[in-house]
Amino acid sequence: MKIALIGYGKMGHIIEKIARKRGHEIVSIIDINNPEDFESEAFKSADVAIEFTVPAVAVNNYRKAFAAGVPVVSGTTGWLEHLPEIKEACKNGNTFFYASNFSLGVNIFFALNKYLAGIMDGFPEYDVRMEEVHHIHKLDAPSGTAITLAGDLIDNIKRKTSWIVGKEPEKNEIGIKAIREGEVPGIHTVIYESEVDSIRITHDAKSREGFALGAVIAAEFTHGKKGFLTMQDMLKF
Ligand SMILES: NC(=O)C1=CN([C@@H]2O[C@H](COP(=O)(O)OP(=O)(O)OC[C@H]3O[C@@H](n4cnc5c(N)ncnc54)[C@H](OP(=O)(O)O)[C@@H]3O)[C@@H](O)[C@H]2O)C=CC1
Ligand SMILES: O=C(O)C1=N[C@H](C(=O)O)C[C@H](O)C1
Repeated sequence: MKIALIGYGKMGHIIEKIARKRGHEIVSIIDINNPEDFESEAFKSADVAIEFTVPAVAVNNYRKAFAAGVPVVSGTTGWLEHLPEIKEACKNGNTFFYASNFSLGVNIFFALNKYLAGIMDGFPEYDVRMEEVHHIHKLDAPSGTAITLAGDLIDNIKRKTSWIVGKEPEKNEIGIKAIREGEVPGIHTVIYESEVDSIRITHDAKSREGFALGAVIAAEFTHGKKGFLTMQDMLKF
């Protein structure tokens, strides 16, 4: 498969290595220094573009890739207020795959979180809160993964209707603590606490390899498909 990379930072470099190992050809690499490359024949020849940049530029990158007729797989977080526009574009012939986290382990963790939340809905003596820890370079807080986890808690626990980051939560809110330290690839914890005990579930990424492998597998899945795609379309659980 012919792959274009949009964003050649920490994730872009690992994705390049994994994609080549899986036999794919990297036909174009777009980074902050060559933004015009979207119009090049090399970029237009890509079967799929994999986008990992920064929140402020991601949506514009999607628009430019769509204009070039190239499907996009993106893991950039912090742009979700524009999701309705991107979903609309996918009804008009474009293809877009988004995941706040591409790793298999985190997607298993998402399933576990939903299951546990369904049980805890019946036990109001437990309050629920979350913590996420990431490296000091991360621009957005809370993480995209934390937002997905919080959304699934809200969908399954009736006494919780919204989340809040970095502030004392009201009774109906899920408090999220976002910690930035060192070079941590990503740790997410959901904590239930009663007067007598606590229950914690944690996903701890050992490196970025799992995110990058998941993104390349998502690109393979996206090839030849149309519309708006997510991990739920790809994983059969
Ligand atoms: N969904 C998932 O599974 C995962 C998502 N992420 C998310 O992916 C994003 C990228 O992460 P990461 O690779 O670690 O971040 P990096 O900061 O290492 O990489 C981002 C890259 O994008 C480049 N860039 C900035 N502006 C543009 C532009 N206009 N066009 C093209 N490239 C641009 C940056 O260049 P420069 O450095 O010169 O500014 C940099 O090389 C983040 O939003 C992060 O939260 C990360 C890991 C997993
Ligand atoms: O910025 C990161 O590094 C990560 N971002 C994603 C997020 O915001 O959830 C995924 C992963 O946690 C790493």
